[in-house]
Amino acid sequence: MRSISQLTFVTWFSGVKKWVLYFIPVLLSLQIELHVHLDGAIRIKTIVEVAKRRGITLPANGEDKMRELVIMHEPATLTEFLGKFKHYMHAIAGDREAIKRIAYEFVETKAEEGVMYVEARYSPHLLANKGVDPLPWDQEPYVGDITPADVVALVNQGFKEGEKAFKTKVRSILCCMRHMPNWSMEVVELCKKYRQDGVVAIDLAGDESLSCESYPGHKRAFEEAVRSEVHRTVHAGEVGSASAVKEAVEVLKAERIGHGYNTLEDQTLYKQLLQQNMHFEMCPVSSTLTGACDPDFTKHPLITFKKDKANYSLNTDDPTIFNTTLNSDYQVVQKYMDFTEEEFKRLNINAAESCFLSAKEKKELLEQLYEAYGMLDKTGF
Ligand SMILES: O=c1[nH]cnc2c1ncn2[C@H]1C[C@H](O)[C@@H](CO)O1
Repeated sequence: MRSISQLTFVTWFSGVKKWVLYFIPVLLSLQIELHVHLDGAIRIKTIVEVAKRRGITLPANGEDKMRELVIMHEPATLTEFLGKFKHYMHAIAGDREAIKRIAYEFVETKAEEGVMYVEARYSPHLLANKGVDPLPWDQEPYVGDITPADVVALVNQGFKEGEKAFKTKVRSILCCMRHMPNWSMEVVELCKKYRQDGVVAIDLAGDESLSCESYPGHKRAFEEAVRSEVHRTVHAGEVGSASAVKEAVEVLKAERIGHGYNTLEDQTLYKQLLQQNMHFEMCPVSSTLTGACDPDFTKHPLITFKKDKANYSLNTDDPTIFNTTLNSDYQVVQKYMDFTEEEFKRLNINAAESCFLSAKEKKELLEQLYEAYGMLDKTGF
């Protein structure tokens, strides 16, 4: 069992930016992670190596300079954050070897972090170079041969091999993108096609200022997901208002909410979701760097969710861009929000209860967790 972990990152505390070197005991050696973007978790080393092999120019030379460009150092906006992907996605998209490699390495990284089960999400369209309109990342038209379906098959292969090698269980969630409603029907069809091959749910990601009332493509895709019993999670209430959360629950029939911090703006909705035991995928470090939440962690909405014993998980979101590991997020909440070992156990049990595995696999996962946490009495929470 890992007991001490070293972490260096920047905190913004009471408006003061400080480099802090932490040596904090990590309270749990086995965690569940439900909200992490595969394309936000690519190793910079891999980006640089793949670009070199493919003869693709990156906006900065070498690993150090790329790291400097891609990593967010200051709280900004969601839009600025989403712009970071433009620095490197063109190097990975449309390359079979690279797509499989990022999936395989992702599992290795999560295993090193002590994650026992992870649901990784990505947009198949943003990694393809054929059969996507418009082609992402200014890729050359007519030369590609990797469709969104090929992307899913490649990621599945990488995950399967990674799972075998590193023993961390991994499943995928396929993302619709807010600004691309014409992709969404294909996303749900891919969820159906690959449901026996590791794909467990559909998501809606991207810029939340674009409501799905004005983009009916998403609504149609999520209706099909309900009809076909594809699980659903939606990014909502991250930088958008509580009404985005309401829309996610009522219109898109989301079973989990990605982020959801601004749910607290609407106390009636919040209480209703508490009562329904809605799961919130919380990403503490991400929420300050994207400008979703106040950078002072002692004012974070998560504190209210914790006080109310809500159903939530802790997640990294985009560890490459935030320069974090899952332990970073655990350490932040431990240091600034008084999280205890008991709360870490409770939230991980909730994460396992709310994951999108089949009932049988979920039961096995829960049993493993109870055993790992030494919880003989399973009714304690
Ligand atoms: O935190 C986020 N909010 C909204 N969209 C996000 C976030 N992190 C990543 N994304 C987007 C950018 C990725 O390319 C896409 C699919 O993983 O999802």
